[in-house]
Amino acid sequence: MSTASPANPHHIAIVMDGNGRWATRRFLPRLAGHKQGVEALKRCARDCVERGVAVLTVFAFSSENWNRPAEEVSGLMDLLAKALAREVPQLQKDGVRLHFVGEKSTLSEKVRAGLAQAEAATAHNQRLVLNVCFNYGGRWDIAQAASALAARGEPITEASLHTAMGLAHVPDPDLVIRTGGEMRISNFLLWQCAYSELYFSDRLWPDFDGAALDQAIAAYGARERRFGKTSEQLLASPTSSACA
Ligand SMILES: CC(C)=CCC/C(C)=C/CC/C(C)=C/COP(=O)(O)OP(=O)(O)O
Ligand SMILES: C=C(C)CCOP(=O)(O)OP(=O)(O)O
Ligand SMILES: [Mg+2]
Repeated sequence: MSTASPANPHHIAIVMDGNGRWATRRFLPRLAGHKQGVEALKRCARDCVERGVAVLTVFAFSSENWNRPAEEVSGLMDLLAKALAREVPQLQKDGVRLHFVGEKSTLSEKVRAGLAQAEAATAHNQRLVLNVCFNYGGRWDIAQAASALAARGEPITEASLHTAMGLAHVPDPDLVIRTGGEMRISNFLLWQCAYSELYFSDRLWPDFDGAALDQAIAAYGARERRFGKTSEQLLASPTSSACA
């Protein structure tokens, strides 16, 4: 039973896994699952806004996903470029601010231009920050932050690393959800999930709906976040559970 959890997570992060299986089970190409995944992401962003979640971070393409068949990789790049061109007006209406996290230099000029335009167009929106981790790996993020600090001759500390990392503009995720049934992190937010609550859902990402999100949020609300303290300390001072 929870003694110290806020009812609702401020920041939810999601490994959107299971698109390929969703398609394969329907005898469709894997890319059809990714297309359905975009629809699930749009729905999830609206569900987060309705539930008062301030930050949603999603894993859309990992550093390791380059190892997939070339057709799937180019299909995902194309899907991102098309989704950006199509969805920005609705994101504006919904007050969603887009932020891309990942290595941009190895993406095509077309994709990079799409990311930059979408970020600029939504920069003043305030209802939901949507971080899309694309060409992202947790190890890449830690290494690029350390490398940036070293190049500037700055000391490498926990605080300085935090400010040099991809999610420096938001607090760490309270809840990390992985859909698709696998119980692993797959190089997602290695630094930032130090004290996140983890939740694994058997639902494939295209099937992850508002009810499934509510179940994850309810599970989160029942957790006791101790941040290294004891339950007795939290009972004595329930508001002192925040990570110092
Ligand atoms: C382009 C863009 C904005 C993305 C939104 C669409 C989306 C949800 C992308 C995630 C891509 C991905 C590699 C998912 C993992 O499922 P999987 O392919 O590993 O599925 P499987 O584990 O069932 O094979
Ligand atoms: C959701 C994304 C973008 C990456 C993690 O899923 P993967 O399907 O690539 O992870 P593994 O099963 O290979 O660990
Ligand atoms: Mg997968």
